[in-house]
Amino acid sequence: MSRSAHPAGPRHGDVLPEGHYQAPPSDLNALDPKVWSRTVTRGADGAVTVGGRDVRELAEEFGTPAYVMDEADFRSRARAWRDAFGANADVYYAGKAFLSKAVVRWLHEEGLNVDVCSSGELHVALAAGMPGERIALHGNNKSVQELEQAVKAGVGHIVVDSYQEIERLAAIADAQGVRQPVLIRITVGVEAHTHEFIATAHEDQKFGLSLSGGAAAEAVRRVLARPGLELRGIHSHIGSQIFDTAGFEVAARRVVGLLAEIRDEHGVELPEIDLGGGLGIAYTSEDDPREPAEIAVSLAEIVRRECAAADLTPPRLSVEPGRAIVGPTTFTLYEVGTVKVLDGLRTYVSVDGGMSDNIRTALYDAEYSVALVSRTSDAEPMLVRVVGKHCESGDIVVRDAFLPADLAPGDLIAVPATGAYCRSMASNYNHALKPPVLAVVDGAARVIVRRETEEDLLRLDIG
Ligand SMILES: Cc1ncc(COP(=O)(O)O)c(C=O)c1O
Ligand SMILES: N[C@@H](CCCC[NH3+])C(=O)O
Repeated sequence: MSRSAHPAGPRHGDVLPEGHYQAPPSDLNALDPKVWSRTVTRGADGAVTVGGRDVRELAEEFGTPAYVMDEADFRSRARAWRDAFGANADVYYAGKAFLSKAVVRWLHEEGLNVDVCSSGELHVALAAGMPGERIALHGNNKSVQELEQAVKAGVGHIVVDSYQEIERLAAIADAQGVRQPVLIRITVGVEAHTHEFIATAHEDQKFGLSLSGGAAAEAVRRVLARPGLELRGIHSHIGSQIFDTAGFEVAARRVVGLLAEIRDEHGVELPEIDLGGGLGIAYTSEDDPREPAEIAVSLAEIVRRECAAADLTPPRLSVEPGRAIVGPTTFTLYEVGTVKVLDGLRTYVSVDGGMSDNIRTALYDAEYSVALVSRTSDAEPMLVRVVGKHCESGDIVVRDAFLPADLAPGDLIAVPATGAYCRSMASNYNHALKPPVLAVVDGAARVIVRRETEEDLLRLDIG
């Protein structure tokens, strides 16, 4: 993930610590709207409010750490995606980014569908009332049981990912006496410009069937040969946290190319293509994400052009944004516990959470921003590393950031853009209790996922 080297600015100690960081912001109290959700602002006394609620009250009432989600922001981003793609497309929110019953209800109300990749996610989507036909199931190794549940729930489509799965799913559809709509996930051979662990369209990886190697065309033959499967279209997902639209464009072109080959070989025009998710968001002021409307226009145009060139009727388009909808809606609220100054080395700010509520920094070297939110400060900026409370020196939340030099235990700080892949990838390392998710809107806050308790831990430990 991008890093800018900019060795400048005040710090504790005489020697500049190793690392890469941005210059200190001109105003440490400012909240960059690129990285904070839309209703976040500072109140008259300097404390941050979200959805009309003061973070100090939220901390008092619900405790810290907590994921604080701006419901109006979530709904407006969901609507922006739906409106950008319009009536000729479907937007499937990628549930892996963050899924809860409240979120599924909001998506339902805003006219979006849901993509799930496990029976757990399927269960939550159904429990929240999402109709089966508005759910898509993904995964490179879905179990027989997961496939059976999905077919039984009448999911709109299942994205098949291997020859073996085609056989398994066909047998299940036959046994249940249904014809299951499927898409085939292909790898289009795009090297997406993102972290290696979250790029998914190059050849050497576990997802999909290779377009260039012929596995995709063979999967098409096998699906068409199974009467229990209805081949609806082709799926491609090139990776995640991508800013450059070129990869999506190449993918669109290659997917349409395959549709033309299928028409030529089998005489069928498939009615759908799904170009996956992956649009990047701003984690720091340096990031410059694309708007959904921009993506929608360019994808629709490429599909239209390529289809015209191949004499195909343009298929219905689907996309699967996760991070771009939920990521910016949420910040994690922490209380500062310890400020440790290692003279000449670095200043560590320890908070009451850490890698158990945000593994992305440790896993992907992800960058985040941070701000003092319980008050403003006129103190000098100090370069810090925000760390958690876990028994692990890699337990880093924000690698390099500036906070005011008068930061003290008891202050509240918040890390924005933690709505995606933080709660959903949270762990119980050191028997940490996973934080709650609070939804705040119009001056009201409510818990949509409660904090874990020690009883929750003991309930699983049967002695
Ligand atoms: C198949 C598929 N669709 C959609 C997504 C959502 O990606 P993102 O949250 O980056 O939009 C993912 C995750 O990368 C995925 O694997
Ligand atoms: N979990 C990853 C993205 C992977 C998305 C699913 N294929 C992240 O936090 O960025």
